[in-house]
Amino acid sequence: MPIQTLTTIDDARTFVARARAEGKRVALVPTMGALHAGHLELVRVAHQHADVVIASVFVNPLQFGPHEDLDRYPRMPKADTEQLIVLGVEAVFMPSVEEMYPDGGRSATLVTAGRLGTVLEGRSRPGHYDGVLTVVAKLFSIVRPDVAVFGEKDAQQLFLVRRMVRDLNLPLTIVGVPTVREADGLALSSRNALLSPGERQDALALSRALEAAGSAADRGVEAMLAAAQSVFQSDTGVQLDYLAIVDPATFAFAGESHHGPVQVLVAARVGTGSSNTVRLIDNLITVVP
Ligand SMILES: Nc1ncnc2c1ncn2[C@@H]1O[C@H](COP(=O)(O)OP(=O)(O)OP(=O)(O)O)[C@@H](O)[C@H]1O
Ligand SMILES: CC(C)(CO)[C@@H](O)C(=O)[O-]
Ligand code: BAL
Repeated sequence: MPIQTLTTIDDARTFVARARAEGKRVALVPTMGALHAGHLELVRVAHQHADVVIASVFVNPLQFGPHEDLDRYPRMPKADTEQLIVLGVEAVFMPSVEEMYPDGGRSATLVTAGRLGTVLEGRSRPGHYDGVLTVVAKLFSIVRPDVAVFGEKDAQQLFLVRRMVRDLNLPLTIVGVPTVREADGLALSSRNALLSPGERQDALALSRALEAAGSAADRGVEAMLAAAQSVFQSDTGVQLDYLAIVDPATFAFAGESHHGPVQVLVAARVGTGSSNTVRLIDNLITVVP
């Protein structure tokens, strides 16, 4: 069956209603496009959980702050559709901003992420997670999938989406997919397309910091933070935004004496100047014995 390109909410609802009438399970893979092998892995996993996979491609203005990279964010709908065809995705939902937010690109009603939406990514990007959860809730309401698939690269997002589903009793299952990396460790990210070759090398600081933290796990949380921090001290092309260790079950900061699973989270800006830097995030789950 050829891929269906759905641009209106009505068309998306009609497509899903037909699939359901045929007794099919539906999976949704929400993305902002500029697809890479990380997204393709989400689609592959989605096919393991459902008969019909719908990918959404929508650069959601609500989750970008006023000085963020909304205008610069890579957009390539044609190339995205071609990749989704190769993967056998049944439909792609590519609405316009007006279709999703008819009131001038805004939404008076928001799903708020609460306190966890104001720390780490949320501290650097105020309002970001309210924008993410609001659009994800809208996508869930439009598509009504049985399953939705998200990447572990955006760890705080995955945690907050899971919590929203639990808090609001939404009738679907969230599946997380491990981060897909380049051979040298760099986490795939749509924003990598904005890096110059030199910046691409500098960006390795993030995965190297996580590796350093992982190697220090035997010596505890403080040693992990120090090991990761030292990578940024020797790296001039990268400005560290935050480096933190949380308990992956709660997202609470892990104290000095914490033992068990931990998630190391890092965010940094690559490049020089204030308007052209590229902000990247990455994380690692490991165990402090
Ligand atoms: N390297 C990756 N491995 C696995 N999943 C990923 C990876 N990169 C992104 N994803 C997931 O793809 C989904 C869509 O993300 P998005 O379209 O924002 O891409 P992105 O590469 O994260 O872009 P950005 O540069 O904005 O961070 C999210 O669930 C995200 O976690
Ligand atoms: C989940 C998402 C598609 C919502 O806009 C976005 O935050 C992303 O691409 O991770
Ligand atoms: N991948 C998360 C979407 C964002 O950075 O806005």
